[in-house]
Amino acid sequence: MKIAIIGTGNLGKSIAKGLITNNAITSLYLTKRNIEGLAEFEGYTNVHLTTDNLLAVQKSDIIIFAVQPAHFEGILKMIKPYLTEKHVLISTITGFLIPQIEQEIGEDKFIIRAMPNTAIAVGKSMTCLCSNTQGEKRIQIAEAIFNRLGHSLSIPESQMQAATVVCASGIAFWMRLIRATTQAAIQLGFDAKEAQELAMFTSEGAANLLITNGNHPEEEIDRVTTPKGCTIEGLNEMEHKGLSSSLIQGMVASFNKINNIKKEQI
Ligand SMILES: NC(=O)C1=CN([C@@H]2O[C@H](COP(=O)(O)OP(=O)(O)OC[C@H]3O[C@@H](n4cnc5c(N)ncnc54)[C@H](O)[C@@H]3O)[C@@H](O)[C@H]2O)C=CC1
Ligand SMILES: O=C(O)[C@@H]1CCC=N1
Repeated sequence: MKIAIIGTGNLGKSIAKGLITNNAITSLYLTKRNIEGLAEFEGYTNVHLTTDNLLAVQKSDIIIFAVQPAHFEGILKMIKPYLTEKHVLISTITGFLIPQIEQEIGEDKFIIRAMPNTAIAVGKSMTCLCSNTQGEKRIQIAEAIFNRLGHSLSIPESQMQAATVVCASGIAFWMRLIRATTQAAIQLGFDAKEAQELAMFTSEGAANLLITNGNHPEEEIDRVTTPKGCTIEGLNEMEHKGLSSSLIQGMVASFNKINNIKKEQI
């Protein structure tokens, strides 16, 4: 696959690492306004670093956009004359809707929105996908890319904002939970390195139980909570302090913020 990433910042670099590590490219063009920040990608024969978005578009079939929302419209206007029927366009831009993209470059283009997360760098992204009518004809290309780098789910565009919070921002939310459990483990007597090891692998085990068994979390919780035991004591104290409620309220606040992102950045 000949892929370009337009805007190789935090997410773009994560996608590039995933693509390179998983041998998912024939050629990869990475663009950034200042390519000094891309030194880690030097030395790969099939990876090209450039400030020239037009070159990257012309040399590639699949164009992944990973710029901040305020920069996207200008880039679409600039590349429009260079788009051909070969191009599949994949936008990871938060809050930028397919009709807005179509308005800039036309409804006849293959347009897909993808919402991956930074775990794509290690082949573990939960990525949600949707497309315009034309893009449905190429959605299997996006599924092939993102399934190789984790797990994908096709959803209606109306759910993309929620997917951004749950999956993309979700990495940050889970990191906080892992950090908090690490802090607790230190307080309970482990050194910092061991504490993080315990927190990381326990959270991985919890997720894998659900992925493998397909159970509801409460079923797995029931297996852990010995009557009158220490687990239920801890769980109930967490709920008295509002654990579930604060997570839900935080995610709803994150969801509401997306509506204002584009307006605020202009
Ligand atoms: N960071 C994340 O975990 C996720 C981000 N997103 C979305 O991905 C997009 C990028 O987010 P981040 O990577 O966090 O931002 P970032 O600021 O780290 O990366 C954006 C990159 O685009 C480059 N850029 C700006 N204008 C450019 C231009 N004209 N040509 C080429 N490159 C240009 C910047 O130099 C920067 O390196 C945003 O729209 C965000 O909503 C979506 C899912 C997850
Ligand atoms: O924080 C943000 O706005 C972007 C979108 C989801 C993850 N990072």
